[in-house]
Formats: sequence, structure tokens, C-alpha cells
Amino acid sequence: MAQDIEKIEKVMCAAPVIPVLVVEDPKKAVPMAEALVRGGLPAIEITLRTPHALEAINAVNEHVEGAIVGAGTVLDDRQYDAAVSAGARFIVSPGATEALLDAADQHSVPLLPGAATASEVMFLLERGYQRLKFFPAEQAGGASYLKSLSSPLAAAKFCPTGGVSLDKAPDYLKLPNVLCVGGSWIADAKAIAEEDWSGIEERARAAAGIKG
Ligand SMILES: O=C(O)C(=O)C[C@H](O)[C@H](O)COP(=O)(O)O
Repeated sequence: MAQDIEKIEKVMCAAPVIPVLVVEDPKKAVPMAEALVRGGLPAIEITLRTPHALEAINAVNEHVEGAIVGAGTVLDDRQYDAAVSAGARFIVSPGATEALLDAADQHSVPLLPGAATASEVMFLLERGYQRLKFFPAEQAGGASYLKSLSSPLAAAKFCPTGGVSLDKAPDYLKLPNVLCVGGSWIADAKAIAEEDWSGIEERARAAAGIKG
């Protein structure tokens, strides 16, 4: 089954940046997401890297108006099912496997799978995936590397994530094959732990205003 491009583009085109979040304390998820939405970043990715990530996704989905909450670091079918049951509206993975794509076929919640090489992109295009995460963006070669994939693999459009910052985001966003970027700089673990909601809102507002 091919990727539902319209559905995943609603997430990717909601704002220039998707904040990538590691939430240790689920009680902090709602005020954190409210700050992000107030700052102009409605699509947010909570990674399944902490014991309470599913609880955090559930809380944001239930209580934060205007948020489009997704699950990140989804590596297998069991995590896909659990994230969907928790209320995730999109699923992000750092890479892709046949098993993960088969799991995506069982759900209407769309997958944004990761790729970092031409062959990985070609594998995903073959499976009907044209909207991809470019991961790890900076470490794999950055904006110039991604630009060089744009002509031969023109159908693929990306959300570069990994080492992206406020300064580096415009270089990606001006590429023809980039729809948005992802990053943790808006709300890192320290800002969430310290409940720095105004700082998160401020960085979200700056990110929402980035032009390519
Ligand atoms: O686990 C995943 O599925 C991920 O999405 C990994 C993230 O892309 C990075 O954690 C981004 O983090 P920064 O490089 O700090 O912006």
C-alpha cells in the first residue's frame, strides 16, 4: 500500500519545524505541547525513548487543542500499534524495514520513514513512500548532500532531522526536496525538566518564522 501523501503532508506542512521531544515526565507533556502550539508549532514528535512516552502522547492528544502529536523512534510493529492506540496521529522512524512498512499498511495513521542514502530512498520509493525523514541529516552530509539527491530522486521530499539547528534550518528549507525540518533544539530535555515553557514558546515562535 502506498503512503498517503496528503495525510503526511498535513503534518509536514503545518509549520517549518517539527520539534522532536524526549519526555521523561508525562505530567510535563501537556504544558510543553501547549507552549509549542502557542509558539506556532502544532506538529510535534514525542519519541518512544522513555518509559512514559505513550502516556505523554495520550495526554497531548486528549488535552492540547491544535496539537498534532506523533510518535518518534518507532522501530517495529508492536511500537507502531502501541503508538496508534495511544493517540499518535503520525509515526516517525529513523529508518525503514520491510516489517515496519508492513505494519504501516495495517494502519491509517501515516508513517514518515527515515532514509540517508540513495539506495534507501529508492527502496522506499519502490514501496510507495515519497515523503521521508532524512536522518541523521547533518552527520550524513547536510544540506549539500541532500540537494544532490534532488535531481535523480525528484519524487522524494524530506524532513531532515539530526543536528539541525535554528541557524542550519534555512539551508535545508530552501532546497526543492525539503518540506520541513525536525529538531530537538526548541524543547530539549533540560528545558522540559526545568519547565521553561516561556523559553520553549519563544524558540517555537522563532522556528515557526524560519524562511527557506
Ligand atoms: O529517534 C528518532 O527517531 C529521532 O528522530 C532522532 C532525532 O532525529 C534526533 O534525536 C534529533 O535530535 P537533534 O539532533 O538533537 O535535533
